[in-house]
Amino acid sequence: MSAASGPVVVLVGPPGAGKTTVGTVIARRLGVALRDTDADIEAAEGRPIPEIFVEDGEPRFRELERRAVRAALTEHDGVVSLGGGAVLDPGTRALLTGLPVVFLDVALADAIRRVGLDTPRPLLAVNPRKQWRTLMEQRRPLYTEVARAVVGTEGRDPEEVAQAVLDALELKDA
Ligand SMILES: Nc1ncnc2c1ncn2[C@@H]1O[C@H](COP(=O)(O)OP(=O)(O)O)[C@@H](O)[C@H]1O
Ligand SMILES: O=C(O)C1=C[C@@H](OP(=O)(O)O)[C@@H](O)[C@H](O)C1
Ligand SMILES: [Mg+2]
Repeated sequence: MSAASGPVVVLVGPPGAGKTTVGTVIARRLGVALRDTDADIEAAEGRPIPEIFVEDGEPRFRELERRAVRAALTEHDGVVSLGGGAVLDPGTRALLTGLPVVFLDVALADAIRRVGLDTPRPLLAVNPRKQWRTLMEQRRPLYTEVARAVVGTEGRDPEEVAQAVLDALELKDA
């Protein structure tokens, strides 16, 4: 069997940007599989992310995440959606060098509206607006640093965002 040639699309961005949702759409359109590192961590640990945060703390989650991201980026030829905090790790950022990384951008109001509809994110459990703003202040430069392209998600549904990502990377549907 030949070695993996690397992911065709890697999505980064804050919680609520749509990485998991848009990654699913892009994978379907390209006829490849999606690896979502949060799902990989939950499968490996046999428990949901909020439980990992509560039982073991964020540093342990980041350690599991570092491993999951490294595995996904080195083993997987399809689409990879990262967790919002994955770029905090310098080793992960180094691994992203030269890969087709797209930063899905979103404004505060939309992100909060979207995550309110979704599964719990421990970092946004208390005062989500303030927390989201703080984490975005810290991370925006990191998302920008690792990304080959930035795609805005405001006023676009997931299909439209997926199309914008494909256009930005000059990829065509399968
Ligand atoms: N472009 C979009 N427009 C409207 N809702 C969206 C969009 N992208 C994602 N969502 C919704 O927002 C929520 C969070 O999306 P998700 O893909 O989990 O984001 P992320 O993985 O970046 O945190 C989900 O309920 C999803 O259906
Ligand atoms: O921003 C973060 O630090 C996190 C984002 C989450 O993933 P999404 O960005 O897919 O919501 C998940 O990895 C965990 O709750 C921590
Ligand atoms: Mg996600």
